[in-house]
Amino acid sequence: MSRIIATLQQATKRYQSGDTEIVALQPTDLEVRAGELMVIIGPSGSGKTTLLSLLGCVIYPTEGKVNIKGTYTSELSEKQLARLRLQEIGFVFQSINLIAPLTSLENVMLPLQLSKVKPAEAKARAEAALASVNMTDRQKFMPKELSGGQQQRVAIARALVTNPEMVLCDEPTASLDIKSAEVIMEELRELARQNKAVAVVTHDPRLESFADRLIRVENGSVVE
Ligand SMILES: Nc1ncnc2c1ncn2[C@@H]1O[C@H](COP(=O)(O)OP(=O)(O)OP(=O)(O)O)[C@@H](O)[C@H]1O
Repeated sequence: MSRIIATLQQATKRYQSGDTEIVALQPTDLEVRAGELMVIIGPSGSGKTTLLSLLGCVIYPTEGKVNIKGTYTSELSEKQLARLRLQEIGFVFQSINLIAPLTSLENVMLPLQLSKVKPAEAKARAEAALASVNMTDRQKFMPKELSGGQQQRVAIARALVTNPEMVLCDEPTASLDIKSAEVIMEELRELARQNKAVAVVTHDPRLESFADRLIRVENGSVVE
């Protein structure tokens, strides 16, 4: 069996909105393993992003635990958590878009600069990450000069450049035609083949066929 990268143990997420309590995620047990492309599907509002955000330590569970590589996140300080997110987890989230006034290369270099990697090394690693998603010829382009699919490939390169163990993607193929979506999914599958844990949230049932493991979320409950 491959290595476990992340575990949810009875992880629950509830929100209070005025008098109403919303259970975004019912108590959930889940293991995310290296070498696996996990596709998470389900209707709008079912709790997919909540599940992914818990795995990415972007939000905290109301109850239950999140464990990343053997460490319970509840035992880490804010600073240690920030480092964990930066170094162990790559994010391709719709809400975390490319930075408009920076070129593709500069966008991909950013996580390394935040990690205090020396500029020459950061540049070399960012170039290699862009090459791995076939974007070498667009290094100097600004985000607005790229197609939607190309922007997502730069976002994937940025998620990969720190060599994280886990890559989390929220609707990485939204707004792409099926051909471009398939290219992105092939790239994510290739990442899993390189022994990374990859989790992808999508509405799109056409992408189910790429999954090594398919998770359905309905009404805040995970149905495997
Ligand atoms: N910050 C918040 N405050 C209150 N409720 C929230 C918050 N975030 C999410 N929710 C609620 O939790 C539920 C699950 O939301 P979530 O974003 O996880 O769904 P989703 O399956 O990703 O939906 P979509 O496919 O539309 O993005 C929804 O009912 C949503 O309204």
